[in-house]
Amino acid sequence: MRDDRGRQRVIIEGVRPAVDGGRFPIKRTIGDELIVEADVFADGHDALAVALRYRAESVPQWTEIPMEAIGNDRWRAAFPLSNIGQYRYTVTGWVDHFLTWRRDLIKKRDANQDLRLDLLIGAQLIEKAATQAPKEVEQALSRWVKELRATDAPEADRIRAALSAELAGIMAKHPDRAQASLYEVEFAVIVDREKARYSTWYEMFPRSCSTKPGVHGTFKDCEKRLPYIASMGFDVLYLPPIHPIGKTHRKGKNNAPTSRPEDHGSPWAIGSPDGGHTAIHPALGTLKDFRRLMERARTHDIEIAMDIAFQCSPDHPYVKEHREWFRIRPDGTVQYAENPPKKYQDIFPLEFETDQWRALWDELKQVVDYWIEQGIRIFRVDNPHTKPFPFWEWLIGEVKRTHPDVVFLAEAFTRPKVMNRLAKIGFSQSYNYFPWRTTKAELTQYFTELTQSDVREYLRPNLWPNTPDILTEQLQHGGRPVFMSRLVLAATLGASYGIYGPAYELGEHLPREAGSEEYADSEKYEIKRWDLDRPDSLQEFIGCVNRIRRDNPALQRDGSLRFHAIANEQLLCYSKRTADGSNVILVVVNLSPHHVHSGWLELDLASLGLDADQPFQVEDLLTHAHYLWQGERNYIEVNPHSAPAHIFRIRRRVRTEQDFDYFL
Ligand SMILES: O=P(O)(O)O[C@H]1O[C@H](CO)[C@@H](O[C@H]2O[C@H](CO)[C@@H](O)[C@H](O)[C@H]2O)[C@H](O)[C@H]1O
Repeated sequence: MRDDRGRQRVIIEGVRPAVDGGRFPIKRTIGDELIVEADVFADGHDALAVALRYRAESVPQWTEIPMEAIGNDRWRAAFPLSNIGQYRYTVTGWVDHFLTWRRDLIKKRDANQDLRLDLLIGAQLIEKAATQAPKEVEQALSRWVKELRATDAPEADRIRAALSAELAGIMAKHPDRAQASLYEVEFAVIVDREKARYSTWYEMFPRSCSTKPGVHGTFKDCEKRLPYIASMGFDVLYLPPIHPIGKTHRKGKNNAPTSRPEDHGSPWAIGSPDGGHTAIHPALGTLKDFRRLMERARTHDIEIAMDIAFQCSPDHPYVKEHREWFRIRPDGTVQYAENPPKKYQDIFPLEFETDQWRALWDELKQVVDYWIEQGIRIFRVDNPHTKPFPFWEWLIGEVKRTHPDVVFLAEAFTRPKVMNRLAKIGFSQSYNYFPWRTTKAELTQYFTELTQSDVREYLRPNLWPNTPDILTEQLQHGGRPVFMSRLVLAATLGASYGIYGPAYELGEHLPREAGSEEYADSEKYEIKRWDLDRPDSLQEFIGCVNRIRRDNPALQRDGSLRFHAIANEQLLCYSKRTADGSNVILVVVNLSPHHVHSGWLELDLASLGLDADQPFQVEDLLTHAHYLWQGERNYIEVNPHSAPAHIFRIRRRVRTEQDFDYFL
């Protein structure tokens, strides 16, 4: 043990929040307050002072704020996260001899004990502090030393001086911290912009945006689609890769391993003689057109998210120019990509174990930098789990160092630990198992885990009821009620969610074959023409749900999610509320697409901020119906054929001085 450690009596442990003991940063968004807690104690009974230290990454000086004892040797303090970027925090604590002395002096005075010696001990403590304090403080403290030592003055006056709040205040500001303990880990928090936490995504294939049948859509056609997307309340428009598509091993209709000359291929088969990851598919338009689309989207409060798929069609320029970045088999051919059991014969994976890995990393970062230069700030990353973790940790860290506003969504449908690690190393949002969690037990268990365990500190789920790769069995068979209920679940369980449209709002539900989750005649391999004006479109319903999300801040975070009991396996009930309780939302979803279900809710009133004896009003934000409820038990009925869910806003009764009630 180092000499100076032997006299450090304060123990600090259990600092929270932390991920893996501080190995990874936690995540928050701008404007949040970070509440930090720690167990801090020492041997014996001495009084302690504990401080939270924090600083923005770019600022070398620490700011300190006192932590408050909240019982059982646990301490708490909070600091504001006013800028995006990274902050650091840690905890320090020391034995406060003056505070100990003062506390004991009060006890001894109350027990009528002799205090003469204690007053002299106090004077000594103050004297020592004075020698270490600035000149003006030293003078003030010296006056107190004199007063405490004035043995000829009445004892009551000396005690009053010793216990004066002013003296306590000055001593607290100038403590003796020579033996302070400092927690050895500096924790980090990534502060993102709000979009990283609360976002509403719409995925769309630009090549299907033309209104003319069979004609390849362009960015200009996408522009015309923007008002439609905005009418549904989406704020992120995610486009599958927009780069040139290879011809070698191009896939045909329905994932056929061979194509016909008229087939357009999968957009994820990136690269052709027209260029690679920084080029644009000539049929979509030019870079100028793309930049214009981004600008136009912004006028609708929509941001364009770009797909980053680090893989190459056999025709990608890298394949010729950098053979060393691919795994060459003994016969001289390159191994195509797989995500078993899926086979991607039209793409080559990059070989990260190459001796030239550094050059490969730099090149891939340049791709991201290039699109950032063009104005992109949101990336949906394809299959990140098939590339090494150190690569992503480096890439995201480097990007966010200069562009802390960039958001990365990890598209990794894989094992939980792998998905969690990707979130820990920097991905701002993560796809997850929501599409396959369908029963009440599954949804309750999964979302309790995501929002109430340590996972919440680093993984922000983004919920997708469908994607071009995922047409779940439930969507195939449940009809319109399931499309509506899954949308409500995604939009209210998740602060971030997305749909692949127009397939979703138009209720596209036919699989390629029985037992498959692939769409029949999937848009991944061909151009589609969607009839957006169909009367059965969910456009309006989706717009309404997204408006509810926008108007109710409770739905813009995940941490407050609570499930409420109801004795019916087909009814799921949960709530979310803002920290100050001013906005409380209660959702009841009928999970059955076929039957009306009813039951008695057993509300956890405390989690809703309600008293058992006070009536409260619930307003269904989907239908605007109002009900007056009281207590835990309230009857509910949900008809999947009209609306398979209620999204209630809870309003508490407020009584004015004139005894007039209203609901807030
Ligand atoms: O492997 P995942 O299920 O996570 O899917 C993602 O990555 C796939 C590979 O990029 C991508 O697959 C599509 O593109 C491939 C390359 O062109 C093609 O072979 C596949 O048939 C096609 O589905 C998938 O869309 C993406 O979400």
